[in-house]
Amino acid sequence: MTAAVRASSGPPPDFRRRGHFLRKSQGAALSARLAGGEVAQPVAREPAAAEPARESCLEVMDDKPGTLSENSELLFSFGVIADIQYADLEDGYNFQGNRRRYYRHSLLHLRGAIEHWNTEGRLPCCVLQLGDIIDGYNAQYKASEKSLELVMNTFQMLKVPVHHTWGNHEFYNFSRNYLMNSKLNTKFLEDQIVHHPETVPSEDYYAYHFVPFPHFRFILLDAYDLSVLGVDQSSPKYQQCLKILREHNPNSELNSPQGLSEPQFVQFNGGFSQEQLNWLNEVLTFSDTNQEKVVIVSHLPIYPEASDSVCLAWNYRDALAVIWSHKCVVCFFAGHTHDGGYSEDPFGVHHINLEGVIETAPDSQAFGTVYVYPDKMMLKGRGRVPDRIMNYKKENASQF
Ligand SMILES: Nc1ncnc2c1ncn2[C@@H]1O[C@H](COP(=O)(O)OP(=O)(O)O)[C@@H](O)[C@H]1O
Repeated sequence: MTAAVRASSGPPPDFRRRGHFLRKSQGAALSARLAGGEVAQPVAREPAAAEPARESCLEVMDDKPGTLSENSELLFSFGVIADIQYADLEDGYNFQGNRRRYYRHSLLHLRGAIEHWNTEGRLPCCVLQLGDIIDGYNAQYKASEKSLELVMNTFQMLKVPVHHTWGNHEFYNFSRNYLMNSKLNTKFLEDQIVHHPETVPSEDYYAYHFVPFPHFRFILLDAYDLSVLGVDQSSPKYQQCLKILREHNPNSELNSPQGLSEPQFVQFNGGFSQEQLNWLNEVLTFSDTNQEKVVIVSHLPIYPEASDSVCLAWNYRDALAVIWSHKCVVCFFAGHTHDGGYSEDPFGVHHINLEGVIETAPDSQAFGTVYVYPDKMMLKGRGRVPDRIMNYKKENASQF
């Protein structure tokens, strides 16, 4: 990687110039507050709602999304699923020992989800797989390739494309180089914006964007772009990332957040390079200009109100600063937490952490379909995934 590797608290140097919401001084003030660990409040404009409705779960969403929004036409839909973590193992527990993990049953959960999507009245345009597709235990049992093949064969039954995000368990099983050449690399599904070379992602990280429906752009981010996982330990990048991690985490066990003021600085997390954030900023600038709605996907969450702080991306504030300087982002989907979470941030971006398949009992389910309307997106959750309504920012609701 040639670009500077850092995990600072500040936004990228050039994004505010293109910003729609933050004047430079306001952006600096916001960044300074965030650096102190404070969750940002609206700076340059009114929040989307006076009191953002946290946990605005809708228990009453019915099974026929076409009837949900009578005045509004369903444009398209997409599926979401997270943390399958398949392994051919007996049930186990998470590190704390308080959440059961159903390693074998996770494959049956995936099959159930695929059967559901395949039989929806109107097929979703695609499925977003939010990372951790097989569990790290596979590496210990030398079963990584076999387990991946089994899960990928299951995904073959899906009638629509699947976009794969990479999480920490991908890197417990495989090197980044291996992943780049594997079926988990779905970058071939990317969209290229002609005449805007700055929106072409670098090969140094695994990120891309695509347009499944006119005026809706989806962006997959690489939350392990800065990481000690999956990187050759003799490389300069590994040394740089280890330095960042050690600067924030003095524990001898780097997976332990014990005593940390910024508990996200653990080995099982990672972050976004400045290079990737600059690229994200360019794509969002294009989307703003062209009045697109944007959905962002990453294995790691970036909004503290929607997530356990131990699960956040190292430099989540940098990613938030970029996103908040644009008007186009509707929602940010992440996995990793397994417990799930939701919050609408003060800039009207909906942060959804999807419940993990791996910690879902056999008699339940964990996936969802998002129905996209001209004025909102509606997540219809299955099993332990709650329904959510994600209204677009008011000043940005458009006609399609
Ligand atoms: N508090 C902790 N202290 C030390 N190691 C931990 C802690 N939490 C997790 N780990 C280790 O970090 C790795 C990732 O944790 P895991 O729970 O498997 O992640 P995930 O939630 O992505 O499945 C495992 O090797 C686990 O043992």
